[in-house]
Amino acid sequence: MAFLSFLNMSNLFPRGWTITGLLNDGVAVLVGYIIYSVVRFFFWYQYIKKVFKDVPGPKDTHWLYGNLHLLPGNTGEDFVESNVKTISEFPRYYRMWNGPFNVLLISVHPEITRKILHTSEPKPTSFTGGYRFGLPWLGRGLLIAEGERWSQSRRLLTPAFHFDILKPYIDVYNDAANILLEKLHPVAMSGKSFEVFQVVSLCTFDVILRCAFSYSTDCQRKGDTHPYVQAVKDLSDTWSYRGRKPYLYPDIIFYLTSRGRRFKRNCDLVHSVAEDVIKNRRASLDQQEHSTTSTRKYLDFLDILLTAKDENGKGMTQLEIRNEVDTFLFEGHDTTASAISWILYSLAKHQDIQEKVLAELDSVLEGRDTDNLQWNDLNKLEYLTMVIKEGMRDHCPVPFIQRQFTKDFELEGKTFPAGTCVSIHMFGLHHNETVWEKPMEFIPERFSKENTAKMDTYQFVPFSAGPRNCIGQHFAMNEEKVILAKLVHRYKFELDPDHRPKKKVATVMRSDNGIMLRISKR
Ligand code: HEM
Repeated sequence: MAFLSFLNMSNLFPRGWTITGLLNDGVAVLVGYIIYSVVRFFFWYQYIKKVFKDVPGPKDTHWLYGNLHLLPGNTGEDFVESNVKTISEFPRYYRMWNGPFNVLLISVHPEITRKILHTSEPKPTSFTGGYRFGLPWLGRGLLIAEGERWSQSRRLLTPAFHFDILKPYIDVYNDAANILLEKLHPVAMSGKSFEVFQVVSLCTFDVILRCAFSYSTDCQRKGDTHPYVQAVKDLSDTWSYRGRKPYLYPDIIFYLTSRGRRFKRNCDLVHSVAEDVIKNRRASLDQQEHSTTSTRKYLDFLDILLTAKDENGKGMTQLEIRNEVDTFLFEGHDTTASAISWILYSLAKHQDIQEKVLAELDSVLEGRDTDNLQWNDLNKLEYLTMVIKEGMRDHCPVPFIQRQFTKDFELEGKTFPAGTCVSIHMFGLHHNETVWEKPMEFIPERFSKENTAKMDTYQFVPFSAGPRNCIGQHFAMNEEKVILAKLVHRYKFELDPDHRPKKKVATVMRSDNGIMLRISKR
């Protein structure tokens, strides 16, 4: 009956039109559209193949995997070695087929990197774009935002990283480092090795929560890890894992896999932490508004987000605020944890360098009854600064970033069409032997004032460069200096002879099997 009454609906159409006729026309339009799309795709693919035909890159291209099958696994020492080998073969830039249709340009030279990072070209978020896989987690926060929205957020948030705001954070860095030192005391007494990345992550998480969000959780004392920190580790690993598995690009497939379902659960968890942080801050802002005895002298990052208004007096939505909080929570703790942990590893490996760091600290702290660092000390720690830079060259905390051209782009006499994606392979650039002498060795002196003055400004870019450089770079450098200084001043770091960390070149540089070190009290 329902079917008949449906057919009777044809009375509703203009005379001469029938349901069957409309269906036929619809099918014809659909078939026409599919044929058009296939033909268009075919010509586009032929064109792209032609454009990239003469671009240097690995010759062995598989019809399905492109060049992905040449990468041994995702991670580990083999992956790093294979990258270094490719760079010695193609020391300026090369192309890489990620699957059958997706091609990437990869820059490993300062001159190419400068051309790309000089622009405000967006980050790729299309179907094959690397940043799409981070969107369910970070949304269009500052890291992935583009166009006017990005410039507006950047303008809004830049004051939160002003020198005057950063200065009092030194007390937070000292305090968080003191808790870490206290936690490590029984480890030092036991003589056993411990996993560094985990405890350092908790310390940097504590720091970012307190500095950017005025949120104290005492998370370091509450345990060896925090569900948030664990979730972030898994989210960022899955982000880069998915980028290397083209069959996981369609959401419908990815979320059917156990890894996809875990990604979703972790997103829910980190979002709930961010919402909790926002709720708490809103409540305390309200309280301060009604209080006449507020002692706060500055607006922190979250205050800026909560009180921001555009020219029409409109504030940010709850989702926009949460995206920024998620972005800063991630960028603000995982990257610094990676830098500090790998630097500790390098110091344990090079005892002579560790001794030099200690000698500098002893001279700066001489005559004091505390090893807390003061703001003015940071500039005096010249050797430690060189060690930090060399550490971020050698174990680049953010190994890759990407951009997508919105217009045709000329590179080394060749024109690449709008839509082309390009990756700045920072790890590769930092180990390019046509740029660095002995790139596989740990030599802090290469960052002496005299040597730095001779460097190309795009040769060393751990914080990226150009308009989309890292907004938190001074915050990060100060935090690294204080935490490393206090750790090295209190404890001697040594390698665990039974453990060799396997580098994992993911969204953030990690170790597949952790970084195990031994410490003893000085
Ligand atoms: C050692 C520590 C750090 C390293 C190596 C690092 C590195 C980077 C890099 C390479 C980028 C460019 C990303 C891209 O182009 O996709 C970036 C962007 C960014 N970083 Fe950092 N970062 C560090 C610490 C921090 C900290 C502590 C914060 C916040 C407190 C932060 C917040 C951000 C944000 C929000 C962006 C996006 C900026 C924009 O696009 O305007 N980072 N960082």
